[in-house]
Amino acid sequence: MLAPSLLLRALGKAPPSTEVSAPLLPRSQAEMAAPCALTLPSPLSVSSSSPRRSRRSGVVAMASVGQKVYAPGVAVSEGNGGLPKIDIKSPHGSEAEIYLFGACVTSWKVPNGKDLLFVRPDAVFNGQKPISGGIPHCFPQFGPGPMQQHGFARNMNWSITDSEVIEGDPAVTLELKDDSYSRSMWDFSFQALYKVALHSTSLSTTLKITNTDDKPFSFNSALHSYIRASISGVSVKGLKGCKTLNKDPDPTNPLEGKEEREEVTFPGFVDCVYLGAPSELTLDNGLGDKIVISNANWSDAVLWNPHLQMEACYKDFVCVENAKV
Ligand SMILES: O=P(O)(O)OC[C@H]1O[C@@H](O)[C@H](O)[C@@H](O)[C@@H]1O
Repeated sequence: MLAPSLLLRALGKAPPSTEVSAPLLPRSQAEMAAPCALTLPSPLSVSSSSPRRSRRSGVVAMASVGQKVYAPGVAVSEGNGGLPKIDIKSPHGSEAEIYLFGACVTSWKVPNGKDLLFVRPDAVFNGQKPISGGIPHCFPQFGPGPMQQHGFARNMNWSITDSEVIEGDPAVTLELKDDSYSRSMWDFSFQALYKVALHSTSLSTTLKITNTDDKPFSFNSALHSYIRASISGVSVKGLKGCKTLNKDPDPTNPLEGKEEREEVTFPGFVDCVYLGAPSELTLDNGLGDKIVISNANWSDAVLWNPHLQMEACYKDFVCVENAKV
């Protein structure tokens, strides 16, 4: 049994904080669950250089799209490229967007209006290529391998199976099942359930993979989180002592090593897997926020910044990924 989880918490200059957590909880050899939560414990005290967003009053009314009725605070709208997206809004002022294509959380705004996630300017929303930004899934493969890079889950349409209200705040559950497309790459029957819940001060997600096949399978997975940042000011604390697989310079032949630094910075290209990542990392995004990433059950972490390989945007984000590689 595994019990992986992740927690990111962003602290502004004032008392504010934001938390993200993502546990991965395998239930049996054939079933695994992975929760993730973003939490802002004190929305009123979050500081930001951007102007405060006007507060929404009360709970969003019951939304209905086609035959479907969603819980208060949950709505479906047309996003970029005409792709459907779920908008969830907390009556306490935070909000998030999730595209059904890839079950990708592309935006999470804290009550002061600041979006802590980043979508690359070269991201396409055409339902053909994965969305490059937010929190894409890597499943059932992380990185290159026998199937497409980072697996197919980020490249398929998920569906909404549930919406609910938890302690006044909205939550939705998305589902992905095998089809002929996934079977062409990975010949197994599975169900993935991904629950995203927005609380007064948090966004949480839970990923549960169930083997619905009559034969066992193994897989690896990651939440490929793009965090908005100013790269020259970014540092990640907590990885000292971890075994590293450095994919620079040769991603096909990673160099084994050990992280010796208290704070990992990003002066150039970084693409490194950290095995046995600790239960908590602290990310300074260089924009005045400290993001604490607490991890229980995701056993690994990945740091990635493409530097000049993506000259147009590398300064504006860092990927701190929770993974089981
Ligand atoms: O461009 P993609 O497929 O989203 O992948 C981006 C990066 O994702 C990271 O997780 C990998 O460690 C990198 O090797 C990879 O380049």
